[in-house]
Amino acid sequence: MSKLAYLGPEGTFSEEALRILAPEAERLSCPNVGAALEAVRRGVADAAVVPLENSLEGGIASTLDELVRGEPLLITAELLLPVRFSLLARPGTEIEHIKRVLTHPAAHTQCRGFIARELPDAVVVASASTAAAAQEVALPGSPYDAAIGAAIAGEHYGLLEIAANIGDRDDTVTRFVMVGRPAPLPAPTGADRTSTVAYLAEDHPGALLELLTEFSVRGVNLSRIESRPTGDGIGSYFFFFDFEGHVADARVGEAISGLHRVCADVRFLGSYPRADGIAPQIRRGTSDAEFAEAGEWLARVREGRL
Ligand SMILES: O=C(O)C(=O)Cc1ccccc1
Repeated sequence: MSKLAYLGPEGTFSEEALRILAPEAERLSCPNVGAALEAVRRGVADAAVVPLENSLEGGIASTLDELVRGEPLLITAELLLPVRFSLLARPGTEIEHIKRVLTHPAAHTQCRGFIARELPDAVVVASASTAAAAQEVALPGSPYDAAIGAAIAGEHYGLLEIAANIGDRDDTVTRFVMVGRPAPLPAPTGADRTSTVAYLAEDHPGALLELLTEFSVRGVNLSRIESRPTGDGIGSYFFFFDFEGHVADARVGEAISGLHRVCADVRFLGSYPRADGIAPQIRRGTSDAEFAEAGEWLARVREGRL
């Protein structure tokens, strides 16, 4: 049985995602995303399930930063999970008396409207996860009055649900990914996604445009582009790209080898089936057959067989 690391403790959205992606797996709770990925790198876990992106705020910075550093890892699967937030407190707590709220930053940013309306005087403090917040609030004598997290975390730690569905939108979705050590890639399904991080060689006008051109001329559609600081000074960034297709597809392979030529460094993060099963539209001239035919034509030209 495989062992999967996740952002714990029990009752996080990451645990819910893991249970859906790998219902049979043994679970290893970790205090943060970095620790979950390190458990995979060190071989303590076979893979980790971590949040990568949500539909309201974009990339989860801590996950992106951990994926770009350390030994390379591979994304092998993704899951789109609708997330619903609850306000959780010890029995007997009145909403008017909630002054200190503990939650994960991604939950805070998705519940700003509720907090402004219903808890205008409350201070919101960041926790390592939503379930860690619920666990802390449940401790007798905790300095926090309430947590924001999944209803199930409230049940698990003996808190009451003071308010349900407190997210600013009720259609918010978080994209979770399964991350393992380098290994043969999942086979192409026809509806795949590929993730990479690029680091530009040197700063010059149009550098990012050059990089985007590698995708555009091969008809590769991007689904996310995000920059994160490298830490080496103002203006120094990593660029994260998610795009349609599998690295086994000619147009995707050509695009990322193009990136490799124009960038100082490219980290391949994986090709894996899309959770929504949507197949890309292949533009004229960018199918595998057309790439193969063009390659054969070039070989004939090089031999003078006109
Ligand atoms: O803290 C959690 O429960 C997590 O799994 C991270 C997270 C937080 C908020 C929305 C989605 C994921």
